[in-house]
Amino acid sequence: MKSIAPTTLSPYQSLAQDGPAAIIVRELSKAFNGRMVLDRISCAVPKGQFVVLLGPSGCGKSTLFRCLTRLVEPDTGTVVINGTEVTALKPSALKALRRQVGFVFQQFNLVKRFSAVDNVLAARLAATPLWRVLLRRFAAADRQLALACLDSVGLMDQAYQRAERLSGGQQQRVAIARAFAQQAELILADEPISSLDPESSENVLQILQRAAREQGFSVLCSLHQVDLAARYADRIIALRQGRLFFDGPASAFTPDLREELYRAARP
Ligand SMILES: Nc1ncnc2c1ncn2[C@@H]1O[C@H](COP(=O)(O)OP(=O)(O)OP(=O)(O)O)[C@@H](O)[C@H]1O
Repeated sequence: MKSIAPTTLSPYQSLAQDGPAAIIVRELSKAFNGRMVLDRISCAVPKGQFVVLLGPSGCGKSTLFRCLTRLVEPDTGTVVINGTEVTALKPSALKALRRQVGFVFQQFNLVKRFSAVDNVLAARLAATPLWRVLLRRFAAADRQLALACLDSVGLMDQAYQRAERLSGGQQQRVAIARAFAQQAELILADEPISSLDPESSENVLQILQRAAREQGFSVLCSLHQVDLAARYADRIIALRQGRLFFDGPASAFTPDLREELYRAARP
């Protein structure tokens, strides 16, 4: 597949050779207080790939993430997730779509007093009758699924440990297991390793990479660590000053492009 040079952006052509897309973003723009933060972004995440979103601080990565599921409303442009035009959805349909996306955040967002397995079971809330939730009596199949998801992130032995007693890396793995338990096809991970030590960071990226390569998830993950992105990503999308700078296979993101991406951001 041909990579897309920063000056000749044409993500759709490249995707046409790449199979179906989990996310297609077309001409998406967002301004805050009259200042353009995302400027006509067009990019895509092919199904079953681990795609990393890179770019200097303030380039618009989090805003793009939020626009994908309209946690922030884009001003113009469209987002299509697994064939559904998100930007055209009414509120109830939008809620349903968000339930089909596994979110992984920098801050883990776990209930600290709950065990790891109960945190993973939270992913099943939408599919569980209220009385079962109130009594914390989840169906046996859900409990088995939650344990299997913890097993897949290497945390079976910590299943009944309270979240607050787990290390940061383990907590993030519980959050990923929760996304797996949602049985969503798409995982959006916004800076999932920013508060982790190097070993835990690699561990989390290995799990996300495996989720895409072996378990059929499509993963979009924003990172600050360009070296890790180059090592783990199938594909890289890079933003600079609110514009699309690169969208192509990780192997085509050359040292020169890395240098250029971050050059403008340095004093
Ligand atoms: N709700 C908001 N209101 C006003 N400005 C905002 C808002 N959210 C983000 N911005 C601005 O938009 C720009 C892009 O922010 P964003 O958080 O998307 O960048 P980022 O690439 O994720 O940065 P970082 O890597 O530091 O997290 C920044 O200048 C930020 O101050």
